[in-house]
Amino acid sequence: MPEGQIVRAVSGFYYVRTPEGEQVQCRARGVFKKKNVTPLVGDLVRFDWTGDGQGFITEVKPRKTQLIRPPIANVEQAIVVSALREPAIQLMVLDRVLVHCEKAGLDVVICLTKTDLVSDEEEIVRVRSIYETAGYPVVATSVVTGEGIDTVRQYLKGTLSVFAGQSGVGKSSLLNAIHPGFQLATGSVSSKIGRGRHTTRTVEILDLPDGGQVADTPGFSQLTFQGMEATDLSDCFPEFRLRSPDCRFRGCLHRNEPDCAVRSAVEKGEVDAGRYEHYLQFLQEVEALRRY
Ligand SMILES: Nc1nc2c(ncn2[C@@H]2O[C@H](COP(=O)(O)OP(=O)(O)OP(=O)(O)O)[C@@H](O)[C@H]2O)c(=O)[nH]1
Ligand SMILES: [Zn+2]
Repeated sequence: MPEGQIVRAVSGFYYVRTPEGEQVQCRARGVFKKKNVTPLVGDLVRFDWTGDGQGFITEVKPRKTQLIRPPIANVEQAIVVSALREPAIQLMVLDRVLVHCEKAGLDVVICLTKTDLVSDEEEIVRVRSIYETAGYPVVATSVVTGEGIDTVRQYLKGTLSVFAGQSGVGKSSLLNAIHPGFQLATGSVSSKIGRGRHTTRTVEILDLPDGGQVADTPGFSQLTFQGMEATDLSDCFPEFRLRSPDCRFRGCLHRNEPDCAVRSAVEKGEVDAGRYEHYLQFLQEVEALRRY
């Protein structure tokens, strides 16, 4: 039975690409509804041909990862995009996106965009150092000067990546710079905020000339901590995860507990105080959600 990857989904149709590069317009059999499985973009599937470039999906292979919003399966890496200017960088928002990527089990690369708008080089160094110290690769980019574009291209090779980040930070512009063939629509921040929605809407998997794939998505819209446990949250900070085995208590939340390795690292300046502050705020949100 033929196999392929769902590269696009539009109103009940799944576009399945075969290893030979053929695209088949498929529907899903009713059996999926009964099993409570909805095929997702990114799924590897088996299908039956019904002729004329059409078919039926009969089986969805087990997923490596699954994101809810955007709905996509088997993403391995998130390129977390944050603009340095327009909109001004907001580290709390960046940390929130990072938590969601960690929770989903994705590898992360942080991309700081619009360096051409920053005159203070020190600022870029400072932000870069916060996140490199936390354990993330960081790339500073500009589609105006071309800085960092090739580095991002290297990270995309051989894997399925998703671009995450707020509206207007330059995700589509970056993708166009990486591969001009994409010709994705971009827009000004003000006009998009005015309309109150994103330019990019459907989820679609795009092939890169160098062998990787990227998912062009409407972005990570829902960033609450619904369904998360307090201990999950601390595991979503890699620099905490690394140190928590040295805390006196199992399941230490790194708040008031004695002999906490994370707090002691914050005091020594080995863990960024800002990240720790954001963690405490997220922890309050997690606990408030669990009270209801
Ligand atoms: N100066 C400068 N402007 C940029 C850069 N990258 C993107 N922009 C501008 O920022 C605005 C938003 O860029 P987009 O690529 O549409 O942002 P996006 O993240 O895809 O936005 P959504 O589709 O809403 O999620 C556009 O006006 C771009 O021209 C950059 O490196 N330098
Ligand atoms: Zn601790």
